[in-house]
Amino acid sequence: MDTPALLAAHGLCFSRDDERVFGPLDFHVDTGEALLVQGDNGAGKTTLLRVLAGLLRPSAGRVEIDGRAASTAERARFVAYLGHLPAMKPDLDTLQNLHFLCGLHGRRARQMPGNALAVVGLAGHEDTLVRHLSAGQKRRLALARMWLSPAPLWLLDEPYANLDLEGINLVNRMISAHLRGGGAALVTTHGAYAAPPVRTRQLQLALPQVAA
Ligand SMILES: Nc1ncnc2c1ncn2[C@@H]1O[C@H](COP(=O)(O)OP(=O)(O)OP(=O)(O)O)[C@@H](O)[C@H]1O
Repeated sequence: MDTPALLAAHGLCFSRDDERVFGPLDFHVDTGEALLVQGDNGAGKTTLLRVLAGLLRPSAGRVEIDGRAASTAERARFVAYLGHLPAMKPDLDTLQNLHFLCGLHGRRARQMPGNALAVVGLAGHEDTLVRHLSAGQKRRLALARMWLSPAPLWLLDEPYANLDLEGINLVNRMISAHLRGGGAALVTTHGAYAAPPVRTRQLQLALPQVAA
């Protein structure tokens, strides 16, 4: 029997005030794969990731994890979400933020906040308040949080935003390592960015047609 996909969406739609944002979409992603979600500004990439993270309720369709429907709580344990905003407490330092988030969501075996900061190039910034970090450093801190997460599915919304070339390579190395460790990732891009050098599927979202 075929192994079920790590994550599968069937007929997934999202509408706001009866206006379709995306869908119906059918796609899946397996262990060791990345799904690149591409589309123009406003095509619904962030909305799709928020639906998959359980932050928004789909208008129709279903999401399965390992071949079965999952509750919102199960979904929350299964995914780690990197959004546009850093989701960190600005008046705590970087290390305090990571310890707090590990307490909330758990932690990957053998990974500690201090070494996650080193992985993302923030060694020496352990005592820096988040509000004093640059945009790229905040992004790196958010990536450290992903690195520590025990969740197998990463939902990465524009992970390359605000990063220098070394940061872009860092994202690709992190995604590759996560996939080699048995994880999977959904990555939104506008199509112009570097894509991770891993086994990749593509999902193209289109803007809704406007009646003439
Ligand atoms: N909170 C909201 N309330 C109302 N409309 C929203 C909200 N968030 C997004 N939208 C609308 O939903 C549509 C899809 O937005 P979304 O952010 O998912 O697009 P995107 O593909 O991620 O865009 P971008 O590439 O610019 O980040 C857009 O038309 C946007 O205006």
